[in-house]
Amino acid sequence: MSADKYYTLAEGCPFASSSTAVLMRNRQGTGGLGLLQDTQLIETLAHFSRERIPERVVHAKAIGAYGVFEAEADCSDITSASFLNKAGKKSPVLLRVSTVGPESGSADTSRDVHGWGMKIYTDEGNLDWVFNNTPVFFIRDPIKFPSMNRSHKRHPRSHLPDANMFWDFHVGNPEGIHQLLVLFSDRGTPRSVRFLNSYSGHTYKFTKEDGSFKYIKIHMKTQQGVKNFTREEATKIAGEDPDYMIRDMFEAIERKEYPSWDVFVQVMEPSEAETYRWNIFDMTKVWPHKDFPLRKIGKMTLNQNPNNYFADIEQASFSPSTMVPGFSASADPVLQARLFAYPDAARYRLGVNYQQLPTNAAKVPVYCPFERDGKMRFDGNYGGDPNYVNSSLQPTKYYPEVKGVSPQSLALHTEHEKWVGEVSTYTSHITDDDFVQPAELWDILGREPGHQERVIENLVGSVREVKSPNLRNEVYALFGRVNQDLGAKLKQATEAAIGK
Ligand code: HEM
Repeated sequence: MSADKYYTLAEGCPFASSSTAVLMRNRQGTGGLGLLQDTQLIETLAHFSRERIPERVVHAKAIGAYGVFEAEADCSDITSASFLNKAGKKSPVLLRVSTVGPESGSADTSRDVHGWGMKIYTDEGNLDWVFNNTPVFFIRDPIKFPSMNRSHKRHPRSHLPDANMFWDFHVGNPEGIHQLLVLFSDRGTPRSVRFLNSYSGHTYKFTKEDGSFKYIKIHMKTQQGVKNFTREEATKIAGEDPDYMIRDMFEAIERKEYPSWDVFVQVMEPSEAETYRWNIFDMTKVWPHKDFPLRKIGKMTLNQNPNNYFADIEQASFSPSTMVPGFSASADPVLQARLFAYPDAARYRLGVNYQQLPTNAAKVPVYCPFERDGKMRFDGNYGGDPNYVNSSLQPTKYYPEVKGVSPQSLALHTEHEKWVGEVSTYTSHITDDDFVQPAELWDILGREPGHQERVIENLVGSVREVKSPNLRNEVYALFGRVNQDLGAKLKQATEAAIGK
C-alpha cells in the first residue's frame, strides 16, 4: 500500500475506522440499537449481499492467466488477419480454462471436458477462441445443448450427479460416441492445464481481402507434452486438493515457468469441402491429419497471473462471435447457435456494457456510438456525437478510408455462402458412419499399452451406477457399435463389478 493511500467509504469520504459501528448503547453498555445513520455498516452489509454475480451456467470452475500470442510466419496467403501477417508479431492474450459441468467450487480434476476461453487483443480488435481440450463434441444439433448439460449436472430431485441420467441422454443421442470415447480415455483427466491441448473443434474460415477463403480447424498443442492422471490419481486429488489445477498453473507462472502452446491450422479449400468424406459442419467428426496436415501459425505463452481473480477472470467474457477481419464463422449449426448464446450470457451475467470491463475491453480504440447508454456505462458514452446512422452533420468515418485498405477486407460474407435453400426443419440422424471415427480412435488407443483397458475401467466406474439393466444393456450396445469386443468387455466388467 502506498504511503499516501488511506481508507475511505466507497464515495471517497475518509473514515476514521473500518470496524466501528454507530450504536445507541444501553445504560449498562452491554447492547446497542443500530442507527440508520451508520452508513459504513449499512453499506458494508449491503455490498456483501451483492458480491456474487451468476456463475456461468456451464464452465463455472476455472483458472486464468495473461500471456502473449506470437505469429510464426506471414500467413497472408491464407488470411488477411492482421495479427498473423508478420513473423514474430505479438498480441496480448487472456486465457481462461475450465471444467464444464460442475460448479465453481468443484474439484478441477473431475473427469470432464476442459474448456479453453482465449481472447487475443489484436491491433484490429479482439478475437476470441472458445475451444475445448477435445477435437469433437457430444452433439451436432444446437437445441440439444441445454439437455446434454443438464444430464451431466445434478438430478432435479436428488440434486446429485446421476449416472442414470448421463447414460440415458447419451444412449438416446448416440452421435456423442466419439466424444464419450475421448472423455473416458486418459485425456478425460488431464494432469493440469499446462499439459492439455486445445482444439477449435468447429470448422472456421480464414478469409482474404479478395473475398476468397479457406476452411480451417485450429489445434493448440502443449509444449509441456500431454500428461494425464489415472482415474485413481484424479479421484484422490479431487479429495485432497480440489483446486489442484488452479494451484499447479498459478504456482508455475509465479516460478516463471511459463507454459506455452504451438498453434496450428488444418486448411481445406472450399471445393474440397464439397466432396470430402466427412461433413465439415458436423462437430462429432475430425479431419484426419493424413488428409489435412497441420500448418504452424504461431505460439502462445502464458506469463502473468491475474492481479485479481474476479476482475480479470470471473468478469471475462468470451464469444465465438468476437472475430477480427480475416477470421469468420462457418455454417456449422452448433457454431451458429453459439454466436448468439455467448453475448446473450454475458449480458445476463455481467450486464449490457460488459465489453467495457477492463478485462474484456479491446486494446485498440473502440468507436461504436450506435450502442449507447445502458446500465453501468462507465466511459464518456460518445458525448454529443450522433446516436443515429448516416449523419451529414458529423459523418462517421470507416476503417478503409482511415487506413487506406480495401473495403473488401472487411467483407463478412464469402462466395461459398450464396444460400439457395428453403427454410426447413432439421434434426441429424445416426448412421453407421458415426461409428467409423470412434472405431479408428479405439484402434489408436490400442497402440498404447493398457489404454484400452483403462478406458473400460473408467467406463465401468460410471456405468456400474446405472440402476436399470435395460439402460446398461443399451450402453453396452452403444459401445459395441464402435467395437464388438469393447461392448462385450464393458458388459462383462461392469456386471462383474455390480455383482461384487
Ligand atoms: C450449442 C452449443 C453451445 C452452447 C449453446 C454453448 C453455450 C455456452 C454458455 C451459455 C456458456 C457460458 C458463457 C458465460 O456465462 O459467459 C458457455 C461457456 C463456454 N463454452 Fe459453450 N456452448 C456450446 C458449445 C460449446 C462448444 C462446442 C465449445 C468448444 C468447442 C464450447 C466451449 C465453451 C467454453 C470454453 C466456455 C467457457 C468460456 C469462459 O471461459 O468464459 N461450448 N457455453
